[in-house]
Amino acid sequence: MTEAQTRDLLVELGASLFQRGYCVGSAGNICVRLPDGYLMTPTNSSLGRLRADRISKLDPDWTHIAGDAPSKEVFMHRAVLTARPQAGAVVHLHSTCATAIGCLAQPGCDQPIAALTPYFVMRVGRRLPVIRYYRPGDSAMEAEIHAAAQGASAMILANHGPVVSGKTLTDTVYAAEELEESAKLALMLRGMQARALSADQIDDLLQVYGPPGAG
Ligand SMILES: O=C(CO)COP(=O)(O)O
Ligand SMILES: [Zn+2]
Repeated sequence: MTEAQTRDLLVELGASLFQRGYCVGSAGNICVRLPDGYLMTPTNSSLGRLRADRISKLDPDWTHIAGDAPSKEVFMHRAVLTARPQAGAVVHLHSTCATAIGCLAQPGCDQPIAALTPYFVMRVGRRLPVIRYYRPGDSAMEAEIHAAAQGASAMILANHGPVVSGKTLTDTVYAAEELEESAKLALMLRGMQARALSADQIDDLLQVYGPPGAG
């Protein structure tokens, strides 16, 4: 995919996420790694009203070279993409249900919701680490995010929201949506005798479809 196509896709998918309520205001951010290692990241703006020509561009050393100033959380994108060489994108949202799970679960746990559906396993995987609370933009979280990303394609920042990676931008958006819907399902079923997938069923899914983010 060319840089121009990536810019257009960022605008299209940002608008789609915003129009369906996965993000509000200027919350959330996205980062895409181009095949040449350069990065595109719309930031400090509503994902619903992105301008392709203003999207921040950074070189492979994460130096800003064009477009608007990058996110105050570009270190978060860097932490994930350096931990996951096969990943091509990071999507961070404040999607309500995933954030609610991040307000309920203990920081440090890595299975805050059960694997209730196949697509949760296929898009999110076995582990969903909950990272302790940091102030948005606090680069002190970088090391913890990097460590968590080495074993998981997605995580939830406590009291803040999910950070999701994937092989392509589209895969990553799909995974972020699946995480939000899985969190909604988990909240709906709290206190009920919901049946989670078995370890064998989870193993089967990962064997047949591969781990999330492997593309
Ligand atoms: O969600 C956000 C911070 O956590 C959005 O911040 P930016 O607009 O600076 O990327
Ligand atoms: Zn945020």
